[in-house]
Amino acid sequence: MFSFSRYFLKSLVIVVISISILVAIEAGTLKTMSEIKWLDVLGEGGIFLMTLSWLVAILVSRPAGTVTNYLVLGLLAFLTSSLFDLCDEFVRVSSSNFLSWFESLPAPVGLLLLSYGLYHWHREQMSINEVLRKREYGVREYSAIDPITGLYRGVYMHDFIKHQLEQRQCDFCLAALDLNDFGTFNQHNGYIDGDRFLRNIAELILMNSRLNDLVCRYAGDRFIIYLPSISIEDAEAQLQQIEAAIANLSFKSQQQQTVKQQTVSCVLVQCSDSDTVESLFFNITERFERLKTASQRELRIA
Ligand SMILES: Nc1nc2c(ncn2[C@@H]2O[C@H](COP(=O)(O)OP(=O)(O)OP(=O)(O)O)[C@@H](O)[C@H]2O)c(=O)[nH]1
Repeated sequence: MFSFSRYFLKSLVIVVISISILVAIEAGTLKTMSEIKWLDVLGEGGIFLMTLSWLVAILVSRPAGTVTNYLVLGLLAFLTSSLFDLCDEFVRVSSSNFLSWFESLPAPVGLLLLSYGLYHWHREQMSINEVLRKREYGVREYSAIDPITGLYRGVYMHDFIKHQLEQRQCDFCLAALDLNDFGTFNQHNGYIDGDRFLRNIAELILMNSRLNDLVCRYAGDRFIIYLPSISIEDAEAQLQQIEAAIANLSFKSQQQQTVKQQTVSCVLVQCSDSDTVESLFFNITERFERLKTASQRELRIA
């Protein structure tokens, strides 16, 4: 269907109403006051005014397009019938007069157009809902991102793993990295450089991760990598590559001084059928605690 502009539709409404009134007056003779049935005027006038208010509401609130066209044309046709019906109360016309056609015919045609317009309005609303739903999903996803590193937040990783376990998908390892003495790093270099350093670490981890790995900043200076469909040996090899990349990072402070190399503690956990998300993260935390007192390499792997 043609997409009429809203200006065209507004003009059409004014023209149709004006012509209808003129035609109704010209085609008959005015009734005397005693002949007018005011109760009918009230009822038919009410229908006319309500239809007109719907028409105005559509014209004011809806953008131009197919749905608006059908709604406006449908309401306008119905309005024409109700207008002639109303004029009937003030103008005497013979029953054979062509005006009686104008009173009866446009209403059903208008209701048909209106129904078709409402059907398309429903479809349009479904598409809008779909777009909004996707956008809302995007916003929600955005809230799952840590603004400093651009990685997922820990809570997202937590929910993600929980979902995986609910689906009985436990073929994965979790690799966790915790920067050593990052508090001292902050004290020496300041928090701004601390943030930049965290960003560098995040980039290094991402560069050494596979496409389907999921990396998150779990807490202040702790990162966790979800490694799906991987053997513990391959996961260990990947973790060593990340560790080596961090050890070789030549970080420059804002004063362009190279900062002393930063070391990192690493822990690797393989998921088993009996694991829960809580047990996995508890395992990681406990292992880090033990690493603080014993730097045995075998503690890395569980
Ligand atoms: N720059 C910066 N520092 C942060 C941020 N979040 C946490 N930290 C710092 O990270 C440090 C984490 O402290 P700890 O968990 O004790 O870790 P640590 O100082 O590395 O000590 P160990 O883990 O025992 O080696 C604290 O000094 C926090 O202030 C952040 O967003 N930016």
